[in-house]
Amino acid sequence: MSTAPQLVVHRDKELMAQAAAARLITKIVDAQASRGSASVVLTGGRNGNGLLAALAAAPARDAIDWSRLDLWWGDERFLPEGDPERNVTQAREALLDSVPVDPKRVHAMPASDGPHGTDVDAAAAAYAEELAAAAGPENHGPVPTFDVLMLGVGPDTHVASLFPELPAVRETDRTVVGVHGAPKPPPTRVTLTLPAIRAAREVWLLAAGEDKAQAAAIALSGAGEIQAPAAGAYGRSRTLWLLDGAAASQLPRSLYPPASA
Ligand SMILES: O=C1O[C@H](COP(=O)(O)O)[C@@H](O)[C@H](O)[C@H]1O
Repeated sequence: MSTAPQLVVHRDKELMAQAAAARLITKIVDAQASRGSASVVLTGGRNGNGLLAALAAAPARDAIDWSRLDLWWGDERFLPEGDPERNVTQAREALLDSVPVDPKRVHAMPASDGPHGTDVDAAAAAYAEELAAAAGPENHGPVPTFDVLMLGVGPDTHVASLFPELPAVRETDRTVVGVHGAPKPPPTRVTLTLPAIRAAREVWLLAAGEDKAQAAAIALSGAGEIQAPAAGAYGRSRTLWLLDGAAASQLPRSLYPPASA
């Protein structure tokens, strides 16, 4: 069942990143207190990396028990290990190299020079197996119930590497698929599918900047998920859109009424 999107609009992208980082710290600490460990799905892109950098700079990051945190990725650019364009490389630079994560719990998606070579479909299948192995009986499916799954919203409404109208966004069975011919470079990618995304307790969509305004307005105005993948991303208990004022500037008034004078 889909959860209706809730919106939080911050003044600008810096404040949005700081507030989202504070929110994420609280979620992780709460999950660790109630379930022993936490699992978070990271996103690539400018807004996702901005959040990770804000988290790295937040003194409260030390409230997290980094050894009891599983990190997964929503998508990856299928490039060689260490390539600066890989989402995991950027996450390491923004945060992971400066906190004591357990390397065994950092579940990066395969690289194009990894065990599956350049076979992106085999790489996707391997990541699906890794997710399935981490899912317990309480998860009722082939992926863990992630505590928080974050998605940067692209200017074309893509989330993860689910681009409008491409086969990956139509996938209803597999949890991870290879993407061929993505309109944003690089063309070859690995992505979670909508069914995997919807296994998360909370899905957070991040959109900051003027170039995200139209995408946010389309996705939040009843568009279909094939044409606007962000519209199909929701969590089991909560779907949260975290925006800045620029990204919220084209939202219908019914969703984001202008402040009264
Ligand atoms: O390529 C990607 O882009 C999106 C959005 O990136 P942004 O820079 O426009 O914020 C991101 O969500 C995705 O993870 C990434 O691979």
